[in-house]
Amino acid sequence: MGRMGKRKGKGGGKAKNHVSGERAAYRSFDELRRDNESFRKYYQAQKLVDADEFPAFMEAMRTVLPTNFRITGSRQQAVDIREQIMTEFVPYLRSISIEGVDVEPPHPLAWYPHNFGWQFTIPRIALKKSAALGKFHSFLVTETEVGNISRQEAVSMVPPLLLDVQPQHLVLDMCAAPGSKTAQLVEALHAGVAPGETPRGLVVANDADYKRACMLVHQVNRLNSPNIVVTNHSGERFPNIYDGAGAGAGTGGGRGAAVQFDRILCDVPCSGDGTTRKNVRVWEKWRADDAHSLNPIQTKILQRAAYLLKTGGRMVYSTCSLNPIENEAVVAHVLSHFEGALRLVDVSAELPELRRRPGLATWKVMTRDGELHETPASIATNAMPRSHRRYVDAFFPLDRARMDALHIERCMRIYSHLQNTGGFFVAVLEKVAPISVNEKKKAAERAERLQREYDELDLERKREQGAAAEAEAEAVSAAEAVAVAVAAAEDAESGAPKRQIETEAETEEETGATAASEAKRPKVDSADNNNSNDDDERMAPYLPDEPREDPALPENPFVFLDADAGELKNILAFYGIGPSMSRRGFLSRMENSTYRSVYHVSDSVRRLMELAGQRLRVVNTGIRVFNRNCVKDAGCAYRLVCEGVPQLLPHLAPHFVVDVPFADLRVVLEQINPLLESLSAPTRERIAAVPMSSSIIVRYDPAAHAADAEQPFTRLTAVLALPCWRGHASISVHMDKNQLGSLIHRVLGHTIDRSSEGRLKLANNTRSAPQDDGTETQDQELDQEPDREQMQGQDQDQSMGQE
Ligand SMILES: C[S@@+](CC[C@H](N)C(=O)[O-])C[C@H]1O[C@@H](n2cnc3c(N)ncnc32)[C@H](O)[C@@H]1O
Repeated sequence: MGRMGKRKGKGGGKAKNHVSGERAAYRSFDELRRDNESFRKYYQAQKLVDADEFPAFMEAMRTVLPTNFRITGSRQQAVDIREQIMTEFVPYLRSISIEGVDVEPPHPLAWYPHNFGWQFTIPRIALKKSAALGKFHSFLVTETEVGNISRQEAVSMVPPLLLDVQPQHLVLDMCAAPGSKTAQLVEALHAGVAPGETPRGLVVANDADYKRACMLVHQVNRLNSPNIVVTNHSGERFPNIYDGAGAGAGTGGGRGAAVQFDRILCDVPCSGDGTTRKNVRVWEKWRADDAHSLNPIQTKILQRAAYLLKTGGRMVYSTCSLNPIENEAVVAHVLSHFEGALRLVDVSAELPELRRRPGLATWKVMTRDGELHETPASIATNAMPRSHRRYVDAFFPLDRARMDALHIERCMRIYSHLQNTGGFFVAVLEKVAPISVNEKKKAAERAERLQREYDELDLERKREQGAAAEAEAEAVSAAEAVAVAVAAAEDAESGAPKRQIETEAETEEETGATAASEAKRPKVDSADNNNSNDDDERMAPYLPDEPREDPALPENPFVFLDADAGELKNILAFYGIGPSMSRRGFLSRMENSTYRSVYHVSDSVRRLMELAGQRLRVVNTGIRVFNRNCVKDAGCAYRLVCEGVPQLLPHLAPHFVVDVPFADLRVVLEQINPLLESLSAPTRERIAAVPMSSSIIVRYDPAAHAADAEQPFTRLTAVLALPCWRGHASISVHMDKNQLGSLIHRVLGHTIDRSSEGRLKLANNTRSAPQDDGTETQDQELDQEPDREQMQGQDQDQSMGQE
């Protein structure tokens, strides 16, 4: 769907007629016309491509999009999944044909690093219905569910790749839900650190829509990263967080320098008209002025990002729209607004195999009546609603010299016919100078002066109605624009602007953020209220007109726990977790002074949360590492949680980690609650060292067992670590059934339907109690945390691949 619109119910729902307000009759996707005259007229006029290329451009936008996916997760586990696809599925699919037609197997996207991005053209219906393709289909479904692969449009994978995230970076994803790009950012953060190490940076995944922020929680929890915070703010009002040098740090009162981010992704809400291949209804709904409503918010989000970006930092602005009003117009006006403090980065040498076209320097604006305009002056008053007219100047390009000076061609346009993808726009920006109050003041004065001059000339022109006056007006504003462009170009190119530059902190002092001047500032929404005190906000022309009441978040807030006191002290002592694991990172949502689960975050996340205090609306953070047990005679009141195992593994007392040969791994995977006596003697011995009724980890290291006679089905490189329950006489795996199914398939090469037997057993065991056969199992349902599960939509027990 177009990303601005509301999601329809199943079957597409009934579209409302824009004019009459009546509901249009339902039409299936196949019946929908894949064309729109205004769309064609508009984009033909924009000269996106040469006239003789335009039919191919349009034709590609009408065809069904191939399926794309990305292999996700830790680098080592991703390698194993890639191997499985290459050695099992590609040869198999290459060998079959359906109704006489050869199946085209999936292939890696040429430009995606490490062959982790894939594409295939088998229609979804064939995948579902053909028995021959069923195995591949169920592989895709299961691996998507457990988070080992992520279905993602190919072009949507581009922005995070160009952001160049490093492990030490503070990264902000402004409009993050549903989170496919966030996942890439988090993977990049972790890719640069050694196995078992926690990166120094973090990713803040933000979305203005609370429900969508909850979708994000589900997505990011699959990533097993303690370095993520999910927040719920309007991007344009994302709060300032101060480094807390002043009094009242963490309560919103602390000042000092504002925390700035090294990398920011602005994948903004847009009309989505580059997605016609996937969202057929875009054809019937498309209107040129959709972009007019979106341009202001897109601009505000990018402007706010500019403030939040460190000098020297990089940000990416992207949309899945082709409309220059949502793309180059936003980028050009924001660049111009900040007068050389931002510059477009030349990324022509990055991802060389990705075909793209340069950004547009000129375009026209189409009004609702279908007329195309080259200047705001030619738009009649009644041709555009007042809400759009307020922003009309920002819909048009700056003059040509200015656009060239900004290097607008460095923006990246991706069209469907170039590489069989959707349409996309990406701009990579760098902040080369601080954005100080003084600079903004100057910009505001200049804008005011230009506006005054423009108005005077306009008036004069209207009065004289003569060509001579018009020529003079153009000459004056062009001369002014050239002067501005030259100055900005000099600044940007030198990297050391000639005008005076203050640091943000200096600026604050210089301008004297007095109580009196602060009092005059407009109010902003309550949750972000502290913003109204921010000096770098004072001159910003985009503060919201309407105050917004942010409802309180429905969940209990996170509270950091003292590792040296109370229940947590006992848990850490039981599992032998020492100071090698950051003791400052444990937190929980308190319920009547007790907690059900313990989470763990990186030091970077803890610091950010402490500095932010109540300013940040944190929807979720951390990896769940311990869950309260329901087993009465358990050695510890809390058990290990699957998703937390990678985090805990390096820090657990060694006897909790039982290394097994492949034959024992097979027993644990294939059998439900196998008796200890079915395992090898050395494994039994190791298990005997663990207290009864306790969590343990069963670990299989393929490198350590390379010489074993029995081997996994596919070549494994990642170490597997399975959280298990050590009963009196048996052992059972504690993993979500999809995770387990995926692992069994990868390791053993077949699937096992454990559901009926497993459910029966679980149903008969509300407590961990000896069975008739002497085995025992764990009531998994009681281990779940309702509010969190509800939020995430499914059990969060995670894959156990280790690097
Ligand atoms: C294009 S989608 C983002 C897709 C996402 N980056 C991904 O790759 O999965 C745009 C998102 O922006 C959110 N959004 C809309 N207005 C916003 C605002 N003012 N500030 C922040 N997010 C906003 C929407 O809820 C939506 O989830």
